[in-house]
Amino acid sequence: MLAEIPALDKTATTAIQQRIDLKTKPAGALGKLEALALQLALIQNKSPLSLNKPVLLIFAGDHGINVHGVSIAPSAVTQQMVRNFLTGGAAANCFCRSNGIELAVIDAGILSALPDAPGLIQQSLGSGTADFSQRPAMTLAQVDAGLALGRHIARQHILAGCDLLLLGEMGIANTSSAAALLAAATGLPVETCVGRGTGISDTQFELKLSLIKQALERPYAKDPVSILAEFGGFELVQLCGAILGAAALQTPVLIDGFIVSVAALLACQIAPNCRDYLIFAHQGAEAGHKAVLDALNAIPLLDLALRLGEGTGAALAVPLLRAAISFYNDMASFADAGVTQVVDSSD
Ligand SMILES: Cc1cc2ncn([C@H]3O[C@H](COP(=O)(O)O)[C@@H](O)[C@H]3O)c2cc1C
Ligand SMILES: O=C(O)c1cccnc1
Repeated sequence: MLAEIPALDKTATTAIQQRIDLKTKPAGALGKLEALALQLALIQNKSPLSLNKPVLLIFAGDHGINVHGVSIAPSAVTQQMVRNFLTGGAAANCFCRSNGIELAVIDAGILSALPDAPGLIQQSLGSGTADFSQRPAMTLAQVDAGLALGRHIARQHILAGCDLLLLGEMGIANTSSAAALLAAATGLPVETCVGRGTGISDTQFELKLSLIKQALERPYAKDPVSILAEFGGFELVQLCGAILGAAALQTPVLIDGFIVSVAALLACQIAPNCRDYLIFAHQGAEAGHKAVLDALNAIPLLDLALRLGEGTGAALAVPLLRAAISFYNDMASFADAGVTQVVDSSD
């Protein structure tokens, strides 16, 4: 899988930057949209740039650690929300509709399978993970299978025309898993990585913190695949696989909140070349989100104090990608418009 991810060819950087700088505006005046246009132009390597078929994949999985009550919700809510996605009633559905994004939902390993749910993509790795505070969440074979399944579904959508992959997740207690993964993958203090997720009480928060600390104290191998097996989730490994699969096909990936950002961190540890294909939609309110973005050297587009996941932040950022493409393709240059070129005189 690693050998397949090409490094992004950056030889056109100067030419692309010049095209941006010659547009009728002071240099740099479109801020983060300029960096976004540059990244998309490098990835697409064509003119005009296009965004025809953004697709949000929501991976769902359950977490054994929720036997301790580390979320405001019981694990049954994961599958209830899966049905909600399929019938169009969740926040992610609303933002996909308002922004012209296709949505597909994947059972990556929820507690009980939903064979009767039309449209649900069945790629379950099991009935939820084991309780990672006591033992590894899954086997290395499940990690390998999950990476391959995530890669497969991303490839399938990209080969069918998806030109921007948005990633989201649903999994009650998955902020516990993501926090443990972040601490294990970076060595950051657990306190920096653990947050309140769905909005748990002080008592639940203390329990969540102590369970995660306890888990991180047992010996484990520090490579990203072993870390995923120890503390991961079935949706998290498939998210990693999807990122690797999209990067292998040189397709940009729009990363959502804390959980998807942690999957991105692990994917980049597995295959550093995939970093260049990632766009970070937002920085949310979950405590560890800033830490994971910093570890990835990522500058997020939005800051809306979101703490929902599902891909909501990614869906909300799509209009900004369209705007970046639009100015890059269509904005007049100084020469086109007969405007005197302004030169930055700040230094
Ligand atoms: C009704 C409901 C809808 C959601 N949609 C996303 N999440 C979010 O909350 C969960 C993570 O937070 P924690 O670790 O505290 O459980 C994930 O399912 C995430 O997608 C939801 C949570 C709930 C309760
Ligand atoms: O940022 C996220 O992805 C997030 C935060 C809280 C709860 N669920 C998801």
